[in-house]
Amino acid sequence: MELDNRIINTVKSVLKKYHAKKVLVAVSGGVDSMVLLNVIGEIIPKEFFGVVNVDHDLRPESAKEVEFVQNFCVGRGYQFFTTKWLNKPQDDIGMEAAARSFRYDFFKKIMQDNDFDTLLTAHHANDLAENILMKLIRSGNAYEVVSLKEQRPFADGQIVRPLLNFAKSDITVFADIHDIHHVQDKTNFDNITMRNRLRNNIFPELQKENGQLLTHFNFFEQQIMALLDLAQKEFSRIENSMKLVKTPEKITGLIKPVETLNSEQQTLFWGSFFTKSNLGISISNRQIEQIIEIVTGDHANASIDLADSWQFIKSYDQFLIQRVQDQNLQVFPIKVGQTQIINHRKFSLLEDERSFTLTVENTPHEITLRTRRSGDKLLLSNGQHQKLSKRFINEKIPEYERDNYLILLFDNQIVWVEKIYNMSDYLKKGSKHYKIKLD
Ligand SMILES: Nc1ncnc2c1ncn2[C@@H]1O[C@H](COP(=O)(O)OP(=O)(O)OP(=O)(O)O)[C@@H](O)[C@H]1O
Repeated sequence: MELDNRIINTVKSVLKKYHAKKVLVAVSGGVDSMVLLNVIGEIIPKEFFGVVNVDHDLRPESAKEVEFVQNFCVGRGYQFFTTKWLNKPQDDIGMEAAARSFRYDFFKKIMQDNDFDTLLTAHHANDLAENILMKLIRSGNAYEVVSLKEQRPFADGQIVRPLLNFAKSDITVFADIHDIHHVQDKTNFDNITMRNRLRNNIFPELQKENGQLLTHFNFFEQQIMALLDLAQKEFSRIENSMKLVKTPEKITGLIKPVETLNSEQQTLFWGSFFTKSNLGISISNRQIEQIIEIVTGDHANASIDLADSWQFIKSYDQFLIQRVQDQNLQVFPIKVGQTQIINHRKFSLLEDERSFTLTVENTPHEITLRTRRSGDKLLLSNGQHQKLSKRFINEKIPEYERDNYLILLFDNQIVWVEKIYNMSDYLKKGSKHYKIKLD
């Protein structure tokens, strides 16, 4: 009885907390969503809610499951919306994500066409814990880890998940007590997906270590969310100082404001920066990881010893900057009064009285992320340039894929092209500012 009241009262208070007025319950027919539907049926008059279901048509039983949910709703006079997924992708890769995308598009359409302000899903504490562990395994990106929130904006309204604090076992006990009928998704027992492997093999073991595990995952998520919220305040301030320019193919901004953060904080900052959907450019997790590695790794705090690796010499009437790397001598001419960027270090030579000052700046000024443009050139370790289009050909990247390759630039110098080019392979790390006086 105690559990009964807890579940019913929680659903009531969550709906109240988020001012849900006309709700659409997403019901697959499984035990979780059938419990949620039963609770909603108890606490909300039927004019104020509807039921939505998607037949993904991926399993032979799916039509029967829709029928089950439909009969339940019709029997009680609930509004019921359903659709069948017809245009499925040809191969299995990404099927789950495509199914989810279709499902949520349909939910959105039904909400908008029928003025529902709140979509309810029956996600519970085990889903949340599985999600956290999955994201941790897949990307470790803190911004991804917190994807299952009790509430978030959706369509013109919101998604609310009233059962997020209850364990799956609580929900099944509730279903047993109230004799709530539901369908059994047999694929839940297949260990083909990582989610099922975690659910069936890993979590039962983890729970033996500590019975409070699910509460701890929930607590962890709330803390991360609060910390990210706090960080975001600082990050917004930094982004403002970056003077960002965004277009559909390009983002550019100053790097200096980010350097007020220490290196771990910078990693967090760039994670937040590139995870945002309003950047214009779409970036995957894998790409984010690589970009962060470049941005934070390349000009880490290690110092360069200019005298050791770079030399400034006067040869006849020419000034040269040269360095020896991998037993290769690289030589770059430089003119007085000129600034030259070599391997993303900025060299400028000034004459004052009878002496020269060579300034070497290692910290890039401006960062740009964009897609490719004709004429893009890559700097090679021998100081020569190679056309990006040539590199694409050498690497056998098909023509149609090339436009989607992300390119990172420091001060308009390409430093990274995903998968095929990384200038830091040619660089010694450094970020200090050196002034060399030459007589
Ligand atoms: N085919 C469906 N029709 C209607 N609602 C569904 C369907 N599948 C899932 N849902 C809703 O989503 C909730 C979570 O389901 P499930 O855990 O299977 O989805 P997921 O893919 O893991 O998560 P998400 O939907 O957030 O991506 C269910 O409890 C139910 O409320």
